[in-house]
Order: sequence, then C-alpha cells, then structure tokens
Amino acid sequence: MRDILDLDRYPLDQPGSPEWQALVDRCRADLARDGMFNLDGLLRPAAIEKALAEVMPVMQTLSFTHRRLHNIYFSKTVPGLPEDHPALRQVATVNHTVCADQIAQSVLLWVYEWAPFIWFLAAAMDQPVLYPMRDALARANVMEYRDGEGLNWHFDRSVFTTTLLLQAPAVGGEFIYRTGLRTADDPNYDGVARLLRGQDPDVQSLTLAPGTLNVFFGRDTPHRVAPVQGERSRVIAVFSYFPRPGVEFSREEQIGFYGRTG
Ligand SMILES: O=C(O)CCC(=O)C(=O)O
Ligand SMILES: [Fe+2]
Repeated sequence: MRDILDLDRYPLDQPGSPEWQALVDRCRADLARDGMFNLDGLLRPAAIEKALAEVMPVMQTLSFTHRRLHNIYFSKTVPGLPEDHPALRQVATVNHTVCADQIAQSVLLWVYEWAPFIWFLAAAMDQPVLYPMRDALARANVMEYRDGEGLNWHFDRSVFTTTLLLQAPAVGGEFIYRTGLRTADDPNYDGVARLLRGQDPDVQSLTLAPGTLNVFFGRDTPHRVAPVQGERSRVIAVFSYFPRPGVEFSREEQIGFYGRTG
C-alpha cells in the first residue's frame, strides 16, 4: 500500500499514533468548517497511472452512459411535495460509469477495501464503524466526464461520499457544492428551489487535482460537476461506505444509475 498511497504524508497505516490522530483532528476541523476535507496527493502519481491503465480500457468498452433528466433527489416523487414544486425541477446529466464488478482486481478496489483506510474514514467522520457496501455495482464507481458532459445537482444516497480524482480536465469539471442546505429534520424545499434557480449565494466551487482524496457530506450537501471542456476528460473514483453492513441499492436505483442490475 505504501506504493499506492502517500503514507509518509498521511499515516493511515498507524491508527492511534499521535500523527494519525493529528490528521484525524485536522479532517474533523475541516469538516466542521467547510463540510468537507481534502487530502492532496494521497494517491501517488504512479498509482494514478496504474489505476487509469486498469480502468480506461473498461471505460472505453463497457461503461454505462448515464444520460438522463432527473431531479435533485434522483427520485420521481417526494412524499409531501406537489409534483410541480420547483424543488423537483428537472436537470440533465451525461457521463460514463464503470462499476466495481467491472474492475474487481484493481488498485482502486484494493484501496476501497483496505481496512486502515476505512478505519481512518470512520474516525474522521466520527462514526464508531463503517462498512463497504454489499452492492456489487454501487460500492465503488469510476466516472468519466468528456467534453460537454457533467453531473447535475443531486443529493447522494450515503451520508458522506469519498472521491479520488484520477484525471483533471484542462477546463471545467469543477466540483460545485452548497454546504448545510438541508438537515435530517429540515428538507428546506424552498432553499432547494432557490439553489436550482441559481440564486443561492452560498454555493462554492472546488477544482480538484489528480490524487486528491475529497470527502464531503453528500447526503445533505447538494453538489454537481460543471461541464468539462476540451479533449482531456475528468476521471474520478467514487467510494460509498455506510455505518451498517450489507447496504444495497434497489433494483430501480441500479437501473437508473447503471442501466443494469447486478
Ligand atoms: O465527480 C464528482 O466529483 C462527484 C461525483 C458524485 O457526486 C457522485 O458520484 O455522486
Ligand atoms: Fe454525488
């Protein structure tokens, strides 16, 4: 794992050491302030190359083209919300997805399942324990955004989302997010409608560098990826963990996100 992750800078392999605890504390402080934390350069350059060499042939031949109109909830209806409420406004997404079952033996899946990585995330997220998903498709994805493609406004299924950027585009592809828009108790539909109208002053934008680990509260932080411009695509791994074991998408969700069940 030392060849893959920069464990000199980020001692994930020494849980409980003062250096590990300092890193956890730093991530918690960032989360409290920004709703996210970043570990720049966690994935070493040679490992990025290896991950891309493993994933891109699959991306070019077997990826699912995710192209659809959807609302921010990825769900046709929301109980208690009239169908014409502006929070349900439709937006368009196009990108390409490789699922975990298509890259079972890969650097990325190895990182996804590496226990010290999961322990570190649990500590940073203040969770007693975290589990990888059981879902053969959704547990880990690699998404490619080509010229003109992006991912539109949405909330994630998991409380927090973990990404590792593998390739950055020359222009566009910014990660755009709005921290603290809703809570478990307050869905803030009017705030969602204002965001979708482009009138939320608290929207922030982040340009990630390859190798950066980004962790954010995806379930309650609406986010999108701005359209990529130019030849070089944006390629990113997305990992999902849950505080309980055995989590799976519904068949409907699998079809909606991946065009198949698994
Ligand atoms: O590409 C990204 O940076 C975010 C991906 C994402 O939001 C998702 O897969 O749910
Ligand atoms: Fe997301």
